[in-house]
Amino acid sequence: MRVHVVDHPLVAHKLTVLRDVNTPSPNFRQLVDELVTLLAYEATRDVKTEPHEIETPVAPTVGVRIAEPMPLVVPILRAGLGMLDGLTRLLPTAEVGFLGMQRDEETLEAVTYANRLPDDLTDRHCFLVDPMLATGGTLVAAIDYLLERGARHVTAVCLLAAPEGIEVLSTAVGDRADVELVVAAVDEKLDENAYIVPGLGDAGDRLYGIV
Ligand SMILES: O=P(O)(O)OC[C@H]1O[C@H](OP(=O)(O)OP(=O)(O)O)[C@H](O)[C@@H]1O
Ligand SMILES: O=c1cc[nH]c(=O)[nH]1
Ligand SMILES: [Mg+2]
Repeated sequence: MRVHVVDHPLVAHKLTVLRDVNTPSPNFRQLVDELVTLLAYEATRDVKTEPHEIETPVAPTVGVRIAEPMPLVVPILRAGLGMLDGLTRLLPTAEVGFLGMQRDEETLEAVTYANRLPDDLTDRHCFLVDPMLATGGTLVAAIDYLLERGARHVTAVCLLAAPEGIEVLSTAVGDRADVELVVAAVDEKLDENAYIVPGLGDAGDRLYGIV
């Protein structure tokens, strides 16, 4: 698995404001959206393109366009929903699938409560979006759903990752597929409740409130 930590002053600045416990929900949502747009630029570097003939007002020329089949973007609800618009803004022709997954607070296992994915993902470049990669359980299960349907090229876009989760994900993926993790920062560790340290707290709660 390839890991790409996006090293950019705007990303670092926005991430610091995002982490701040005093940043209220509306600003948090706005910052997540801005950060995803910055990460999306890096995450879409290896999107497949094909030659495309056009005529400018001056002359015919051959440019490029994103090749079929269109990429699929999959936010992992709830928190991943806050990252969807930022990615589709750069990839407006992408299709969107949905996974609803929640980490059981006791067992830390990912429980799936919604799954709307196309049946056949052969040759589709899939983008999974979820702000937090903690133990890795959620992302491993999400990638398994994609690989079961034939996907072999997956880019996971996260804001923060714990080293423990990256290790788990990398081992789980092995050489089954070409998987890249694009992340704004890799933090220190997980705490005793499997929260990322220093992290930003519960991303879903900070985006949408405590439910
Ligand atoms: O790597 P893991 O240990 O599996 O944890 C990461 C998951 O936890 C959070 O979701 P959560 O379960 O809190 O659901 P929510 O988005 O509804 O808040 C986060 O958005 C990831 O999906
Ligand atoms: O730190 C963490 C870990 C899992 N989920 C979150 O939202 N935050
Ligand atoms: Mg949550």
